[in-house]
Amino acid sequence: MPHRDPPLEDLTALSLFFLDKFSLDCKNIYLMRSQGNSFLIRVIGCEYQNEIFSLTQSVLECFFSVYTKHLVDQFVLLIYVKHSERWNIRFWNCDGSSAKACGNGTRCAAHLLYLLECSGSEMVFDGPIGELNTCVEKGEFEKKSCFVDVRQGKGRKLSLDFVRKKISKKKWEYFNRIGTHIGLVEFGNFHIIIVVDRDPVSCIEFYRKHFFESLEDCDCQDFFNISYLNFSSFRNANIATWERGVGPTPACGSAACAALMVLSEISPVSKILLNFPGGPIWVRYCPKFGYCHKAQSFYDLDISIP
Ligand SMILES: N[C@@H](CCC[C@H](N)C(=O)O)C(=O)O
Repeated sequence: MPHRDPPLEDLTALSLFFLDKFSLDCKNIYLMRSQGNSFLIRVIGCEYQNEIFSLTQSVLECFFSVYTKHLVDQFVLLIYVKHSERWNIRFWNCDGSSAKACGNGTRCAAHLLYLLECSGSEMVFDGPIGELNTCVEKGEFEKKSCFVDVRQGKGRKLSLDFVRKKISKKKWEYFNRIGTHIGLVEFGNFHIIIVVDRDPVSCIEFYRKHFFESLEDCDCQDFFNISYLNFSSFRNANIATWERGVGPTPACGSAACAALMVLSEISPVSKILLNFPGGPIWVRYCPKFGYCHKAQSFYDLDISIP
């Protein structure tokens, strides 16, 4: 499902003025999509930064009450802190586990605030592991579809020993059997990138059948995001990702950054177009912001909180 027609529902406008003066809690949850990835996004306000930490349970209950009707990959909470006048962003996977980063979720969040006229095209979020910069580049259909660039940061490469200690022997052997090159990268969340010479989507199917659903394999809990990457040239590649806390996912922004970082171990490549099952993501390295990825984001629905 790479592209969708822009929806026609009316969007309830929310301004910073509204959030600041009349209510600290917007009464809607927004459904947004990017390259097939879907997100429920809630916007709230807080007086002080430390209040963010006491929100978790009520926020998750609210997300799950909407999730029963609108299945998504992640939940995203946007918190405007009045005292500092800054936007904070927090992510959860749909199994309720928290995520330290979410590239496509950040893209949709920036688009939403732009659409709601709570921000201009450039945006800085305080994320779980530091600042996330975004730039909304182009708006279509009354801004309901935009290209958004997310600056995900520098990330870091980690030793594969860490993977070997965390996963079963069977899984480790499988990765080494099919991988012509393997790398582990951290962008807040951990990504194993396995370069393969076959269709990445079929690798995800194999993984699901033999490692996730198989009772023989004792290492069933999700810890890593796992991407299979097949490239015919260093200009574009096919990729499919198994997302921690979600399963097979149509696309993943942070995996795109991790893939470029691992590919640069093989060749001096600094940008590439990655074709996910849900659509393309352009990823590049820039010295100022580190790994940046650009793709389209769509506003879908405005849901009243039950
Ligand atoms: N799809 C996301 C990654 C979300 C986080 C991941 N599931 C985790 O928990 O590590 C992206 O676009 O980056």
